[in-house]
Amino acid sequence: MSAKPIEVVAALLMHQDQLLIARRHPDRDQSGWWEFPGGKIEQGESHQHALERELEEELGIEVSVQAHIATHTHDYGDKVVRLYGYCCYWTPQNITLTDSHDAIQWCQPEQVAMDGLAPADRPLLQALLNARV
Ligand SMILES: Nc1nc2c([nH]c(=O)n2[C@H]2C[C@H](O)[C@@H](COP(=O)(O)OP(=O)(O)OP(=O)(O)O)O2)c(=O)[nH]1
Repeated sequence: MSAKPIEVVAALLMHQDQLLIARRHPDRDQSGWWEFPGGKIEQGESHQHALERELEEELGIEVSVQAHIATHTHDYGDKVVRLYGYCCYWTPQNITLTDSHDAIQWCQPEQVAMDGLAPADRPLLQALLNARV
């Protein structure tokens, strides 16, 4: 692993035992993968603030950032991503898709298809599943 990792926060947003996943928009890097909504941490920004900002920008929702679930560093070959996953809650609100995602889905965590998830996200889902047993 040579390149400096891109620091990214991701929300494992739970509601009534369902987990939100979102599909990366066709116009973005890594399009078509399902992921946890979030994005790059800006210089000097806290993880909590970055997550709150990204979820507002990408989906138009306010979330409450809770426990850190796991951090995983993944080498995609052309870039290295360090993904910090946090459990988040919300009170249900309208989700507005922007140019970040073209679909969302609520699923039982056990039923999320690992091979459709962005590779960096799979250990985060596994950590969530382990924390629930
Ligand atoms: N948001 C997000 N990005 C992820 C996940 N898993 C994963 O490998 N990534 C990668 C994709 C991108 O290379 C990078 C995050 O970029 P991004 O495009 O979502 O972040 P951003 O919205 O702040 O950036 P930008 O569009 O302004 O460039 O991390 C994930 O679960 N959520």
